[in-house]
Amino acid sequence: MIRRLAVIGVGLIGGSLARALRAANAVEEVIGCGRAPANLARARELGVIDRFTQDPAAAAADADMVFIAVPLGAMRDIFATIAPRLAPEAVVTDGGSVKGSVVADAVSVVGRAPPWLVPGHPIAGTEHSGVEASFAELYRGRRVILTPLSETDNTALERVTQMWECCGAEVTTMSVAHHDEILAATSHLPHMLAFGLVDTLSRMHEHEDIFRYAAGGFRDFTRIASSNPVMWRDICLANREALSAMLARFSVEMTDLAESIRRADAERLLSIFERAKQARDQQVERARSA
Ligand SMILES: NC(=O)c1ccc[n+]([C@@H]2O[C@H](COP(=O)([O-])OP(=O)(O)OC[C@H]3O[C@@H](n4cnc5c(N)ncnc54)[C@H](O)[C@@H]3O)[C@@H](O)[C@H]2O)c1
Ligand SMILES: O=C(O)C(=O)C[C@]1(C(=O)O)C=C[C@@H](O)C=C1
Repeated sequence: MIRRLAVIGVGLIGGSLARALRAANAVEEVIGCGRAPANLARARELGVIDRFTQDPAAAAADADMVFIAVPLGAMRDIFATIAPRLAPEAVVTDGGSVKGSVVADAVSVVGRAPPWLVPGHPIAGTEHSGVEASFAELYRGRRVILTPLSETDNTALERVTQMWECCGAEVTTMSVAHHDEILAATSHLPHMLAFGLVDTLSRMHEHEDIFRYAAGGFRDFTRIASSNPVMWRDICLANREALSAMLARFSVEMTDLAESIRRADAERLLSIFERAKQARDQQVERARSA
C-alpha cells in the first residue's frame, strides 16, 4: 500500500499509473504535479489525482512513492528540484523510455547513483498524450522493465516491483545498457520508420491522393507517427548511440532490399520475405501461448 504517491507529469503514463493503483485500492492519496494547471485541474476532475501543485519539490515532500513521467529532457531538472526535499523513506521511480540518460541525470544531480532511485519503463503506451488519454488497464498483462543499479536499495526495488504488479504488469529487470539497446531496436527504430515515412509522403507533390487511397496496411504501419513529437525528440537525443547504430544497420538492409528489387532478384526477395514472415509468425505465436 502506498500512502502518498506523487505523480510528476500527469499524462498518459503518469495518469494511467494513478488510475491503475486507485482501481487496485493500492494508494491512499495521489498528488499530481505538472506545468499546465488546466491539465492538472482536469486530472483532479477525472478523479486521477486528489490535489495538485506546480512545484515538484512540494509534490515529492512527504510522499513515500514518487513517479516521474515527464519527457526525458525534463528529467534532470525534476531530480535537481526534488532530491533535497525527499523524505528519508521515499522511493523514486520513473517511466522514461530510455534508462541511460535518466541514470546519468540523477547521478549528475546527486553526485552518485542514488539508492532511492529505481529506474523503470512500462512497455505499454499509445500514440495519444495527456491525462484524457490515460486509462487504468494500460499496464494489465504488459511488461515493465526495471534497471536497478548495484547502488539501488533492495527494499526500494521490491516496493516498485509490487507497485507495478498491483497494476497487473509483469516486472522484469535488466541492465541499463541492455534495455537501451533492445528498445532502440523494438520501439525507437519503428517510430523513426513511421515518422520518416509519413513525413516523406506528406511532402510529395501527390500527397493528397497518396493519403486518400491509403488503407489498412498504411494505417497499421503509421499509427505511431501520431505520437508526441517532443517525447520522441527527447528519446532520440537520449538514446542516440544505440538508435544511430540500429538506423545504420537497417539502412544497409534496406539498400540490399532496394538493390534486389532493382535487379528483379525474385529469389532473394522471396527469401527475405519468407524469413521475416516466419520470424513474425513465431513471435506472435509465442506471445499468444505465453
Ligand atoms: N507514450 C508512450 O507510449 C510511452 C510509453 C512508455 C514510456 N513513456 C515515457 O513516459 C514519459 C511520459 O510520457 P507520456 O506519454 O505520459 O507523455 P504525456 O505528454 O502524456 O505526459 C507528460 C506530462 O508531463 C508534463 N510535463 C512536461 N514537462 C514537464 C516538466 N518540466 N515538469 C513537470 N511536468 C512536465 C506534461 O505537461 C504532461 O502532462 C516520457 O518520458 C516517455 O518517454 C511513454
Ligand atoms: O503502442 C504505442 O503506441 C507505443 O508507441 C508504445 C511504446 C512502443 O511500443 O514503442 C512507445 C514507447 C515506449 O517507451 C513504450 C511503448
